Amino acid sequence: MTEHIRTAAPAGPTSASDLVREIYLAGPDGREGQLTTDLTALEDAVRAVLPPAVFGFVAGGSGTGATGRANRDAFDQWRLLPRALHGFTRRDLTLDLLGHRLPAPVLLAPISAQTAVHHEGEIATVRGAADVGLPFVLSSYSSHSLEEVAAAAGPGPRWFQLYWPSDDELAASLVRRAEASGYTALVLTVDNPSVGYRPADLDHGYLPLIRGTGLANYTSDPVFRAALPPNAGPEAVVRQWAQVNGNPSLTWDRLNRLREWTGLPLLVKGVLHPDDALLAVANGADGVIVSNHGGRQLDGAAAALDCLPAVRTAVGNTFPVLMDSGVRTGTDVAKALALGADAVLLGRPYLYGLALDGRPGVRHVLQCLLAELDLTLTQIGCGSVRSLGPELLAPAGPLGGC
Ligand SMILES: Cc1cc2nc3c(=O)[nH]c(=O)nc-3n(C[C@H](O)[C@H](O)[C@H](O)COP(=O)(O)O)c2cc1C
Ligand SMILES: O=C(O)C(=O)c1ccccc1
Repeated sequence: MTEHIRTAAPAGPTSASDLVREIYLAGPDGREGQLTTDLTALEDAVRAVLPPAVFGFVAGGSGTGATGRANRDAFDQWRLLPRALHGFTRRDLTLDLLGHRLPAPVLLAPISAQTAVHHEGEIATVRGAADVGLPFVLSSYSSHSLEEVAAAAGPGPRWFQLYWPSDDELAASLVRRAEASGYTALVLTVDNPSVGYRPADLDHGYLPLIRGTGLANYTSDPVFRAALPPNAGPEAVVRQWAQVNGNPSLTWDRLNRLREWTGLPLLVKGVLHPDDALLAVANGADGVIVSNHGGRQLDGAAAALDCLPAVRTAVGNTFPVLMDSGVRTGTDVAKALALGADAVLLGRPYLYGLALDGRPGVRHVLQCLLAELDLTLTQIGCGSVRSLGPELLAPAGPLGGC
């Protein structure tokens, strides 16, 4: 299934200053045909190349789109307060997270059905992530099986995201396969008891999974296959998946079942309320991901960035807290870290890089993000991502003591 995939040698700069220098040295001709370095402009570029239904699925949100807009507004409402003449000549972007050292506090968020936007799908994504050394979180709903993605990743770090199916035997099988394939953490998504009300998808009558895209972990699973009728065709597969998909009866106390199935660290994704963060801690989670699913689930839900400080306060300083939803730039990463996140997950921007240019597109997006994060630390006067704090932020508007 993966033999058509190009294995382009990882190319390009290794640091922010390299990236910027290479671009200026290459001059305008060297930029011809290259993706923009403005990561907020990628969505428009993607709109021009994807079929409207696919674009609606990836870029769209739930309901009126209020939560998607709130995610961006929340970042814009904070201003950075730089300090001058700080003397830092080097910046340290590294982070130790759950026993692994990351080159920067950024992961690639789980995104389903990636062959809908590029024929290489998650294979290209995991390779683009590995080029930069950042962990890819593979969705349960991937277009290539978790074993194929692991093989393509090589030593690149990878986590597995679980949508807990209604059949525990299937859930256990997925989790055990992930552990056996070298995924080093498990992310349980809890903000999707059912798929959100998404007008774009409803108007197009389009969901990739219903078309059979994104079910590779199921069609390759022995438990799932055993439950299929003999000689089941694609329609029977989708029907069977629809039966086990979604699990609104899940409760916090069930997290201990996961502990019976795997020794992997467990993060709970999709927490907004500080009391849910506390329940995650109380039920043995190793981390939480503050997220509203990029505004795709509950329309009108609070912006993830707005929820972050209260979650951090609730769980204390040392418990791993990650966030996603609305991160678009290096300065966004700095703001999230200053407000209490240990790391962020990037969602749509890398998917847009994938849609536009496969593995090099993913790599480009990640390099641009890290370049701007690195430059942000220099400009703000901070020697390490670990020392970003609220003293470097101010709400928009006039400041009393500035
Ligand atoms: C097309 C698409 C598919 C997604 N699929 C999943 C998924 O399978 N599992 C999951 O936990 N989150 C999924 N998400 C949510 C992302 O993991 C992440 O929370 C969100 O994209 C972050 O917001 P951002 O896109 O604004 O960066 C998906 C998001 C998009 C855009
Ligand atoms: O699109 C998503 O965000 C996602 O996670 C999902 C969940 C269920 C069905 C299809 C997609």
